[in-house]
Amino acid sequence: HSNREMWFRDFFPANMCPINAKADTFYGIMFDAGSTGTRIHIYTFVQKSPENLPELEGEIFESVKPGLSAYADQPEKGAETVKRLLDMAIDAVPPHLWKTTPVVLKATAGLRLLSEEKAQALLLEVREVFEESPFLVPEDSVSIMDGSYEGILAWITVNFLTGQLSGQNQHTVGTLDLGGASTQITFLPRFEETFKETPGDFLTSFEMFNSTYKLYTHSYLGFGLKAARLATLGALNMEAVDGQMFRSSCLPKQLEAEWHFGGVKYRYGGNKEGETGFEPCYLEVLKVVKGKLHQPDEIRGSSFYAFSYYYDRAVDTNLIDYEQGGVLEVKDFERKAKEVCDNMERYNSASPFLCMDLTYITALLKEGFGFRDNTLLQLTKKVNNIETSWTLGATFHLLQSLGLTY
Ligand SMILES: Nc1nc2c(ncn2[C@@H]2O[C@H](COP(=O)(O)OP(=O)(O)O)[C@@H](O)[C@H]2O)c(=O)[nH]1
Ligand SMILES: [Ca+2]
Repeated sequence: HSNREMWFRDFFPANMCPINAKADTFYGIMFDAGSTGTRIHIYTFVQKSPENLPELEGEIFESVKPGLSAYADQPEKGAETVKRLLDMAIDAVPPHLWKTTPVVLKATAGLRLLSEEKAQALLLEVREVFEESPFLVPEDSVSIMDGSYEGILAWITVNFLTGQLSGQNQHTVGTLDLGGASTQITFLPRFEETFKETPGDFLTSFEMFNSTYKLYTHSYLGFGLKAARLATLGALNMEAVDGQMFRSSCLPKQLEAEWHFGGVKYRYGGNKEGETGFEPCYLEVLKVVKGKLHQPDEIRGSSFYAFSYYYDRAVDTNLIDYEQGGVLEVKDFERKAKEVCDNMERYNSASPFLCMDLTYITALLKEGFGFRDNTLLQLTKKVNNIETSWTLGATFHLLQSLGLTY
């Protein structure tokens, strides 16, 4: 293999490599246009010498809310939020490297749910912002990412950061991402049975770091945490929601409020007269997930890395520490859901959706994917100070395709 194909091989912990005085730094800028927010990840790499391959040195991260899809009818205003984040990169990247630093934006489920016309208008405005910047704008620099890549690239990120893609003994870990509008599950099947039982479009071969991985991955559109709230309320994909009140047993009895998502306003409230609490809520949420997801047998006994809203809701309910993360069992989410749903007055100061969110997470894991009560979930926000996001995997892929490293 040529050196060029191997550049990524030594991306590993800096302390394992000799310090080289002729350190050469380069950058990659990746935007995540998610359904609930837009984020910039500016990655720094160091090429210590021509013989040594570059190492990931660090990340600068910033985010804004709401996401691009909230600007469905004001694409210029949406692009303005991207511009403000890109201005950070102007400060972070030394001027002499601007024109060799690639900038890419990939949109996920928020834009997938918009009409083609509105989504393209947003992407066009963002593309103009990029063209006006001093950075390298590759072809297809602004696009909606395919859901299967979202899962694969997050899997690459987590397994790279945990050191599973290097060396001989690779014990890769599966990943669970719960976004606002979609959710992904990805793992490397170990059993031949899994390949036989799995629908073809759930299996994707992916080449990275000189290996080919045949991964199980799927992105479920409409099964993100916020989309699931709407589905539970019966408001998902409704044409006209104006003025209509959506009620649920998962919400505080007396609650009546408004909520904006994907540029639409929803009115929602508690079951004033009817039941509330975990039992009726679980039944409501079950209708959203039961029988809707593929359940690979193989995952029942294995542990997974979980991030995004799995992490956020575990933090909100003190199941894990915000900085440290932690290891949970699926049944910990269920226990917490019961505690919150059956004492909604006590948790009123937190989000009114806390009961619904925890119940949904429980149902998604158990009845959706088919995990066991005692399945271990490693909740992680950062590994070695790098965000666990598909954006790092996407940046490796980008640099590789541009041959930017030599
Ligand atoms: N760990 C981590 N979580 C992130 C990052 N960016 C967004 N998230 C989480 O992703 C969730 C929101 O999902 P979002 O990307 O907006 O929706 P999607 O389009 O459906 O994927 C929230 O829980 C965020 O905290 C990141 O860089 N690192
Ligand atoms: Ca996301």
